[in-house]
Amino acid sequence: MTALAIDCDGLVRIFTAQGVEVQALQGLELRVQPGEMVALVGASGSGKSTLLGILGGLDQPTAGRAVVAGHDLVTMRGREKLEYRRRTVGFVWQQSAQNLLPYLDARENIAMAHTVAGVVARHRRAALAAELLDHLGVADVADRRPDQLSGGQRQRVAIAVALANEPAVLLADEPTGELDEATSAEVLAVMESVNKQRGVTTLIVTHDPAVSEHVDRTVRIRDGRTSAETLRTTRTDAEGRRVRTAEEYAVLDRAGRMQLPAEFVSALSLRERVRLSLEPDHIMVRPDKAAAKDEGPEG
Ligand SMILES: Nc1ncnc2c1ncn2[C@@H]1O[C@H](COP(=O)(O)OP(=O)(O)OP(=O)(O)O)[C@@H](O)[C@H]1O
Repeated sequence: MTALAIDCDGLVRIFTAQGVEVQALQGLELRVQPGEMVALVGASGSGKSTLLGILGGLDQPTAGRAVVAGHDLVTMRGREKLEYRRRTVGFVWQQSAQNLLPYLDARENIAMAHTVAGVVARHRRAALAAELLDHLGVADVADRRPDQLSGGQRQRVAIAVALANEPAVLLADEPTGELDEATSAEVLAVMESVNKQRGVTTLIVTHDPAVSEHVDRTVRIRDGRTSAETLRTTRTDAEGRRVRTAEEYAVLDRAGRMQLPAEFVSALSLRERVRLSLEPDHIMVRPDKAAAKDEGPEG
């Protein structure tokens, strides 16, 4: 069995601000296979950026397990963390100003990433930069500075810079957040192509519904926990058309806990406790009779 690219188990991150504790992650589970491309979605404040910060080695979890490409992020400190950020992960942020140095052109931005990290052998750097710019479709604007590029081109260059050190994992926080619909679709398509051809494991935090066309798995976070997943498969029908099928799953943690979808809970007015029964091939979840009676017309 191959080791997972990302393995989070019972991940907890508590922030304390002015004496108040905020549980941003409350026992999050996430397992991503090497080479997979996964979208991470969830309401504002559900913990997505907190998770990316931990996976990127920018923040430290409070408890639990987080292992990325064999590196344990819970125990990792100082020098090792710096090396991890340089070698193992690449980051693409929503704001292009965070991704690129404004006074360098696209090619020089990649060269700078090479120089700072010192990961790729000198003799390979120029060829790798040219290959990345070509793969990302921005070879023709390699000598332009960020302010001379369109928003879509800037994000393509940002992806090339994030890949400069050939990371095992690419983390992207709302990479299409500032782009129009058509440009977003192009950037997501190029990310899919990079993922497939270069085999880099990719995790994208996004609110962009178009991402579903480009990933086979979407993980939903609710209140600091992974609550549901959508798995998609693609097949070709009898007329040769591409047909995408999506199936929804609830996430079960190692202790057997799961979150019921909010709409299921409200549809049957479930609260406090439910009745479970094991059937030969499924589990039945029913409202608590006593609670239902309390709410009935006779009270
Ligand atoms: N440095 C911090 N100090 C205190 N609380 C924080 C800090 N960072 C995040 N939080 C809190 O943790 C929770 C999760 O925040 P996070 O930014 O991870 O959510 P998110 O899902 O990325 O939201 P959005 O989609 O709006 O970016 C929120 O309640 C947020 O206010």
